[in-house]
Amino acid sequence: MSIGWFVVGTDTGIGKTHATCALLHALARRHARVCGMKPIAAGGVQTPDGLSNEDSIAHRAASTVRVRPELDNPILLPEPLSPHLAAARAGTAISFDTVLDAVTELRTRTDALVVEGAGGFLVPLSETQTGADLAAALGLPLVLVVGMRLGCLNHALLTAEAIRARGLALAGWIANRVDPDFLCPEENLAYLRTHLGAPLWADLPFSARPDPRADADRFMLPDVL
Ligand SMILES: Nc1ncnc2c1ncn2[C@@H]1O[C@H](COP(=O)(O)OP(=O)(O)OP(=O)(O)O)[C@@H](O)[C@H]1O
Ligand SMILES: C[C@H](N)[C@H](N)CCCCCC(=O)O
Ligand SMILES: [Mg+2]
Repeated sequence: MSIGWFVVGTDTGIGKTHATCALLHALARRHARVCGMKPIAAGGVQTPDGLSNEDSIAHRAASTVRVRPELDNPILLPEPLSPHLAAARAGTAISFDTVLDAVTELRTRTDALVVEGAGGFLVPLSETQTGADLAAALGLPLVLVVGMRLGCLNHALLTAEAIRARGLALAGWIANRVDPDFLCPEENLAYLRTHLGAPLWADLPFSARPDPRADADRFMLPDVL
């Protein structure tokens, strides 16, 4: 059974995928079989193998094991929308059992598994379920990626509160400097270090071409991992 985490973000478009891939490269320095997973993806691109999701393509490039797409991306919805809308427009419903079965099998095939959620923590998956319900069903400790930009303090603290309100564990957080014009970044980072109540796993710099392999150097993972 692998160790594993569920990666959540302060929002969509804040670089969860880059942070997930950098974490995968960092874990690959300690573990042989490391794999990324996007259980629910909304938005696909045509590839020679058919429809694929760009997050999954990035995860596969940062993973040390290759599994079939039904395992590392069991639910792929074509349109880049909130998953509840993408599912409805595809005439389907998101099945937690499908995701849980894939995670269970992946955990037997890997030493470290990193699962990237869609959007932010409370992203709707149906009229009645959200990403928080999926996180609770998976039961994995959470890693919060904070897109460092104005507004992130509120978003990060709200997300941490929502995680803890469900009895889930926030194992660590990753600062991702997505805005090169963000004023007082060090002071904002310092505030979150003091108030988020979880260890900072990495501080990832802004880059016009983010390189997850290079950013693996920036991780300060607990020794137990
Ligand atoms: N450190 C960084 N510096 C500069 N740009 C970055 C950085 N990290 C991510 N980006 C860019 O930010 C954009 C948004 O990232 P992306 O869409 O992958 O976010 P996400 O949180 O994974 O979203 P989703 O909810 O769709 O999974 C991408 O174009 C990505 O290349
Ligand atoms: C399509 C996008 N890239 C993400 N996968 C899904 C983001 C959904 C956000 C929904 C919302 O919170 O308003
Ligand atoms: Mg992503």
